[in-house]
Amino acid sequence: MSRTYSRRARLGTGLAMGVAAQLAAVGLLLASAWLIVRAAEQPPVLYLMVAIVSVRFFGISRSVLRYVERLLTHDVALADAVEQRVATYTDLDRAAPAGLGDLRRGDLVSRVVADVARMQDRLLRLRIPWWIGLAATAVVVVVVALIDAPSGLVITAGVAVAALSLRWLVARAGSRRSGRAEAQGRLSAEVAAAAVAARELVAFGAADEARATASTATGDAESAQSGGASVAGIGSAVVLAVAGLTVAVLAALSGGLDPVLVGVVLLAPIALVEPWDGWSEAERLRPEVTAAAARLAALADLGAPVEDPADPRPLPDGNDLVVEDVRVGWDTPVTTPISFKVPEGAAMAVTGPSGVGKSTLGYALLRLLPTWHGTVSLGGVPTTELSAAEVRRRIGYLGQDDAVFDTSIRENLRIADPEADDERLRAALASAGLLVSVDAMPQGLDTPVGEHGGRLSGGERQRLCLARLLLADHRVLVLDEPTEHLDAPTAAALMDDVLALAGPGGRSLVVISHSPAVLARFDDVVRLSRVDP
Ligand SMILES: Nc1ncnc2c1ncn2[C@@H]1O[C@H](COP(=O)(O)OP(=O)(O)OP(=O)(O)O)[C@@H](O)[C@H]1O
Repeated sequence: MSRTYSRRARLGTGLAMGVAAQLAAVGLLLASAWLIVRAAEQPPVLYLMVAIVSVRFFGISRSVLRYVERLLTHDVALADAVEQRVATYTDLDRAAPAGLGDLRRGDLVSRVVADVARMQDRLLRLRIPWWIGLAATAVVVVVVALIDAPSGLVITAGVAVAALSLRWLVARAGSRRSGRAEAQGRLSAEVAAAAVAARELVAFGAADEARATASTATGDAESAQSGGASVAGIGSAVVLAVAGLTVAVLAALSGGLDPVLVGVVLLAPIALVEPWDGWSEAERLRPEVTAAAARLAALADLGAPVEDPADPRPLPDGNDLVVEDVRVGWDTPVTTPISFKVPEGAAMAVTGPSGVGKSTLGYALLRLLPTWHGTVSLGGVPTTELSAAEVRRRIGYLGQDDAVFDTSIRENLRIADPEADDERLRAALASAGLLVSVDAMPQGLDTPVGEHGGRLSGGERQRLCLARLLLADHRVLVLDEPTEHLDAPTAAALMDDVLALAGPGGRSLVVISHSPAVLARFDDVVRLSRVDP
């Protein structure tokens, strides 16, 4: 409540300061005009003192007021951006990994970075210029109307024409040339894809094609950018044309006015060019801000692949995993019904032909994906009655290609438990069979692992991911092809360490594999078979 109030208070004060700054700018111009015209009549200098002081006052106060306005409104906009960014991450967190659908990595980065930044413009460069401009313009119109009512009417007409033509003309021209965000997103996606696959593209001689695609995307982004510049040009032309026309009409009607006031009245539309420029810029940005809002809303609409029950039951004490008649798949069920039991501390293997749905079953056990049929229970409670996040506290997953971050071994491990001290990290590394290698590295736990763990061997990378999994203290581990890409002796050594994790008081293991050497280590092997087409 108090945060909302303070946001409103800061925004309100910022707007008031902005209006005052705009009026100071108008006052500066009009007082200068009055001073110049009156000085031409060579009155005693004392007559001019008020105007001279006013010019100084408006000149200084304008800068101070504008500074305070920027400080307050940017503060509010930055706080909004933080909230927006958190909301965007929450949307992604809810939908990932099963629900991100066709979104590409680069496009996603562009949404999270550029679109969220664009949303700050909605307040700072779209709404605030309109609000401040309207308030300042209204004051100028009233002042001019008090000096001379017909001139007030002419300026009112000028303001209406400027506002309406900017709102429709510039916004329309802008939306025809919009698509900058999409073009930028496509460019980011192409560059990210090319950077990730650079080695393969070069090896298969496809680099030229990738370069051509990136260059087309660059061209699209550039033409979207220059489209934006031409819209800005249209806006400036509209503002100058309307201001000039208003001055011309006022000049034609100013015959009966005191010559000193003529200068003031004629300069009033010129003083309004600054707020109108703000409106023009706002309308140029409107399509981009609207597009960014729509792209972020699309993330919010992704929805969770697995809904939590309205009133989740508490996690049971037991860890027996029971799978009964379960069918899994992404768009349709791909497996025949599967049933198996993994009592606490037991180890079993799951196998089957490629594409049969082994990894998909792993996702379903962790409630990352829903099942199509049957029940998965943990400690006697169906996992559909538990919160998915709680299920994932108890059941952990080691994938075929888990993310290894470009930082030290210590920081890679601490993702699982930011509080873990070196003793716990070393214990996890020992259980995963990596401690001896880490101790042999000159920097030990501080050794940088490189991008995607590129400075580690395949076996070390897999053991690092296993150590991270052990640190999270799950009671059931689903290991998806843990020995993939490893040579036979390394694979056998890793399996020794993996199997040592099970047993009374230990963790339960579900090892997904199609390797005969791995399967030979298990008494209990479940074979998945594909559903008949
Ligand atoms: N993200 C996804 N979106 C849609 N369908 C998917 C997705 N990932 C996998 N599939 C499909 O689900 C089916 C099962 O895939 P899954 O990866 O579970 O097979 P798998 O048995 O683990 O194969 P492998 O042994 O080759 O890893 C396949 O037909 C695959 O095309």
